[in-house]
Amino acid sequence: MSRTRIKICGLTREADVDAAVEAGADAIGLVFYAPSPRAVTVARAAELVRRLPPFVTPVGLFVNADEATIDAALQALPQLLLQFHGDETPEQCARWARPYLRAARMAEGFDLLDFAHRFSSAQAVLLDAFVDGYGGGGKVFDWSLLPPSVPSPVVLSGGLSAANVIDGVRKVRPCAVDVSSGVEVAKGLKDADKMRQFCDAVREADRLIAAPARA
Ligand SMILES: O=C(O)c1ccccc1NCC(=O)[C@H](O)[C@H](O)COP(=O)(O)O
Repeated sequence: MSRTRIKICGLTREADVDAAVEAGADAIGLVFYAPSPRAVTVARAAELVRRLPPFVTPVGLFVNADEATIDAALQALPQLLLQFHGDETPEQCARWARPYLRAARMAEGFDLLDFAHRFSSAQAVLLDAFVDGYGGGGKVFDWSLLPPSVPSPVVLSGGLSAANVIDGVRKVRPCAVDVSSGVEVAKGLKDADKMRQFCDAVREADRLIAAPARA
């Protein structure tokens, strides 16, 4: 089985980008949503992305953005993987004809199977907790709400930290995990130790899955 990929979202500082890469992140998320305390401009995002070595993916997060906003981000940063975190339709997400992640806001009664079918063109469905303000709320959703299988790769997010990510990876078996609040000292300001502990915990989860305890 392949390792669980790691995305660290909501970076705003060069030092945090360097520390995320050093910790072992596979992707960093840049929030292009002005109301967020983690929002960055396209120019700022370009400065941060310049720090990335090859094979670490920058992800651009949008919430109900207009086409011009996404066009501007892609013009400056054509390597962005898109993440749609609002109320975007499948047609809107597919408009750029490029890989994208689609966030599902998990709550009781939410039909994830229907959602995954509607967004079958997504590279993965990102499972986040339903919060006011669309995301990045540091809230864990009830993982038992998940159906036994989902017809798309899933990224687990919502209130993850080094303390709960091993459990989350073992229970949900996502292709990747995504964290923001759980590795912060304040919104938008990451902590190098927390990022390292988080990545180490994901590696530990992978080891435990690969070598289950003998019965
Ligand atoms: O980070 C934000 O402020 C934000 C605003 C609006 C939509 C999404 C947002 N963030 C999403 C993420 O950071 C992650 O994809 C995910 O939700 C994990 O967040 P957290 O629960 O804080 O770990």
